[in-house]
Amino acid sequence: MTATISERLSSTGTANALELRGVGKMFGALSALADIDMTVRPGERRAVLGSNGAGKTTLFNCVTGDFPPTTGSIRFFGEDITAFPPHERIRRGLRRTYQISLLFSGLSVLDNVYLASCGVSRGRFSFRRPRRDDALMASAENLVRVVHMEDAKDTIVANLSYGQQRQLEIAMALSGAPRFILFDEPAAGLSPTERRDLVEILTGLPGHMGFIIIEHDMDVALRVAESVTMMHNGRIFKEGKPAEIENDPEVQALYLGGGEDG
Ligand SMILES: Nc1ncnc2c1ncn2[C@@H]1O[C@H](COP(=O)(O)OP(=O)(O)OP(=O)(O)O)[C@@H](O)[C@H]1O
Repeated sequence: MTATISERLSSTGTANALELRGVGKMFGALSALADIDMTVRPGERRAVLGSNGAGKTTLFNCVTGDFPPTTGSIRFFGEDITAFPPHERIRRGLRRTYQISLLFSGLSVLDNVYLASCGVSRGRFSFRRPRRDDALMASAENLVRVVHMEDAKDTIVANLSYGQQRQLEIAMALSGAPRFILFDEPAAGLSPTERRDLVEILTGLPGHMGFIIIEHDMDVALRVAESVTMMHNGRIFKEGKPAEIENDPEVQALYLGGGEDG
């Protein structure tokens, strides 16, 4: 049997970051996902590509628990989380970003990140005004730097550009030292300069912090990922390293050579 990309990349016997076995999702009679087997190692950076409606966001929703799968099982660092509600998955170090912004538009950049840090730090939330020596505030300041927004840290979110808002979402997803992050089309709507910045931010994340990125921009996806899963019609169509996927004739015919159906 041909080894999967993760088996080929795997070097240790430790628990995988993510293990999906036979995952499927039905919406009424529509099979949005079927028979998904996927293994992602700790620290691995994986791109999930595929045309509109391929099932990419549904896959994320199954992993986060926003929409639990209809069939199959999901393990996160060895633990079966299939039936866990989203907050239990967050507590275990899973984060995601959404295609739609979920920011407090009347608050500053720093306050948004601070509140996100409070939200994932159990028992620490308080309505008191944070002191500057607060550990969570220090962590929020650091995350603002990680996403290259130190110059805008006091800017009210409503006054940020769209690209800056997407960068801020990444900072919020990084709060509470996650073990694994799901990025849902972070480059959508960004300018070429902002895309380059995004690639720098993602490639600069700590090595132990694995992620899956859904991305239509192949240039961004293939630059930040070490492995790629192509999806089509709710199923895995192909897995490989970026160069293998880029040069695969079937992939080219379906997605790169003008044969897109979405
Ligand atoms: N909540 C829902 N209710 C009903 N059908 C849904 C729901 N969410 C997704 N679907 C359907 O499931 C299929 C997969 O959708 P999904 O959003 O996962 O695709 P995608 O690959 O993320 O597409 P895109 O690139 O456009 O975001 C589509 O046919 C979609 O219409």
